[in-house]
Amino acid sequence: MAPRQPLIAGNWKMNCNHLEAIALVQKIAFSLPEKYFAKVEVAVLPPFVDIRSVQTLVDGDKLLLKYGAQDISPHDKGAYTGEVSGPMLAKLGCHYVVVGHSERREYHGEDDKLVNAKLKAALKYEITPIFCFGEKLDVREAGGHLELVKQQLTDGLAGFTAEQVAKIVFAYEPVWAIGTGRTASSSDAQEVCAAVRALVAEKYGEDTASTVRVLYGGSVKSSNIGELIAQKDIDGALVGGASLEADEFTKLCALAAGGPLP
Ligand SMILES: O=C[C@H](O)COP(=O)(O)O
Repeated sequence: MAPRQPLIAGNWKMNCNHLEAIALVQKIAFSLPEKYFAKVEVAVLPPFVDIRSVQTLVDGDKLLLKYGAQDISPHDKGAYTGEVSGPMLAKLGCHYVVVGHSERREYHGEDDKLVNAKLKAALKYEITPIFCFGEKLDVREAGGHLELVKQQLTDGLAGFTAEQVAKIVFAYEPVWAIGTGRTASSSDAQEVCAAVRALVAEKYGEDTASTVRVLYGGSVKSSNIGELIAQKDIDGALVGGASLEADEFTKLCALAAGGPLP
């Protein structure tokens, strides 16, 4: 079984217009030497309106950086005002799409059923979903985090085959650690990421479980990536705030690749 290549994905959220996106991608791509891209996969996930500009830059300069979107419609086309479909994202060369981010769940009422439909839409168009899940603070404090994560996974993956699950990137993001500066300890993050892999093994087999990448997200920075990625079941990070500063993000990627810093 080939070792799992770490993935560092920068979720820009609602930041950067298309001109700022070009500048940020250029800074990241040119400050991270090529050799690092062999050790760590690096992706950026800009707002929809930036994707065409990022695609042009990546294709034109043959950058090794991948890119994707932050959301996908469960529908292929039609009267769904404001939505962006899988075929549209595939046409833009999106490699990844975030599905089920806690901000979508919280501010847009997305539930596990919709998350399930969005995961299916992504796979249908060969876009790798980064499937996010995680507990809020009250659940963590009551000790119910593992149970909740298992439920989110079970419902999100309803009806999937092992072959489909093998194509998904999992991202454990405890809501209380997102944008708060309060990172889960590496052992807490490892506990949940190991439980994710165990659940995948139980339902979809050991081969699938040893193939899938499980990321951690929530206040990841260059100062804590080393400890997180050293954990057995953590295969990278979904990075919010720290992905908006080229120097910090580059440093974080280099550390995930095992260094040294460029
Ligand atoms: O998608 C990324 C996560 O929500 C983490 O965001 P953060 O690194 O700003 O805490």
